[in-house]
Amino acid sequence: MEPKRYDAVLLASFGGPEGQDDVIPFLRNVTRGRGIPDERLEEVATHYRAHGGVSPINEQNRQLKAALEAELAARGIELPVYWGNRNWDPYVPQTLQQIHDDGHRRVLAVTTSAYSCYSSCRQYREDFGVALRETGLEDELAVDKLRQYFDHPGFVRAFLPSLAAGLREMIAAVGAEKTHVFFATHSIPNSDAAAAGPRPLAAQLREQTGAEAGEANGADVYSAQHLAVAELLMSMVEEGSEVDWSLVYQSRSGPPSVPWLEPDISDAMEQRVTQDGVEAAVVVPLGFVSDHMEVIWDLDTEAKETAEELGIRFVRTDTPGTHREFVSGLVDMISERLAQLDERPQRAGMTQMGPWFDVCRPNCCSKVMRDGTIKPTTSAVDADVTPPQAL
Ligand SMILES: CC1=C(CCC(=O)O)c2cc3nc(cc4[nH]c(cc5[nH]c(cc1n2)c(C)c5CCC(=O)O)c(CCC(=O)O)c4C)C(CCC(=O)O)=C3C
Ligand SMILES: [Fe+2]
Repeated sequence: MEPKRYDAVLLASFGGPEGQDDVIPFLRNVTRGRGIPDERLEEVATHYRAHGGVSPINEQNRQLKAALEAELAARGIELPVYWGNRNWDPYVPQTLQQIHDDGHRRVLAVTTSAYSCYSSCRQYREDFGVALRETGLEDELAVDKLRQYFDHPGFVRAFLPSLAAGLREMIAAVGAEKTHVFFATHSIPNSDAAAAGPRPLAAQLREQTGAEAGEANGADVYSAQHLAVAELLMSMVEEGSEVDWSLVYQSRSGPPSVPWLEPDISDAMEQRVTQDGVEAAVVVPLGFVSDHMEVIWDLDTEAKETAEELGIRFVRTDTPGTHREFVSGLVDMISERLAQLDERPQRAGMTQMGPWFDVCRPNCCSKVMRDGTIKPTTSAVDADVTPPQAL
């Protein structure tokens, strides 16, 4: 990747509703063209309704933006930070327009997603590609993306303090043998898991595990990244070696006929309790960057209720949020991208799966839309929106 003198940072996120009237329009934005059944929308709407129609995600992103600005300033890096979402105001296209109007031309995007799959990586690249087409800024604005940072020390370490505290609490209460750590992440369709990341690596994982995506954790890039980070975290906490753990999934949607990654967290909890005599659950929201609706509803409400029904103890540990090490890690990765190639520090990555690619490989997380088209993207070797490098 050529070094660029980036002149703006774009914090790109999912977006969420800010009041009851926003809930349905937001859900329509999220699911446009993707065949999520109406009953599922109604069901998901109740999660937002129960919180006044407000997702906490926007406020969390305002705080992350402020924290990034403060850390950049503290290091003397003069880069303005803008914020744009996929599904709610401020939308990515209007933010890119603003960035351009303000005179900037080279944008480095930081997304609120750590792992590799369509929803968390390529869909952001499409957001940028489509926005550049829509605004007519294709030849004016370069939009690159910070790498997926699942195993960057800043992201990993942000999970540690509350994981250690949760483990200590549960071990004190029921003993290590009866404690289980559930590393929870968003389920995705098996087909998305199969397409995640570079194709050669996906093929290698299928070979190594002798399984197809969805048949076993670790058989696809998405679950393999999560497994690697979960294993690392358990090795980093003192109590880790005494306690059993597993990778589980949440927030499945789409028609039941389409297979998604399993096991679901509630099924997994029930199984551990009935088969292994587990009496305490430490739930780590490993796939998420902040305490948004997927965390406060699917874990703090639903999974907690399951634990109550099963009669076991439950603790949910922290997301990175604006944890100091997380923010500082993001700025480390930004400054790497600003450095000239020969002055670039060693890129940090704590597992065999990383450090991830600064620029996505060919066909990374590929997705053909239902109408047979492929959306324009940026930030990949095969991106079709590639403004001149020599800016
Ligand atoms: C991998 C992944 C992440 C983690 C990485 C990342 O963080 O990016 C994530 C995060 C999030 N998902 C979120 C919300 C939703 N996700 C949905 C639907 C879907 N997610 C998917 C995947 C992911 N999603 C997929 C494959 C679908 C179905 C197809 C589709 O429609 O793309 C739906 C539709 C209704 C439903 O079916 O649940 C909603 C409302 C919010 C906002 C929460 C808030 O408002 O606080 C956040 C941060
Ligand atoms: Fe990707």
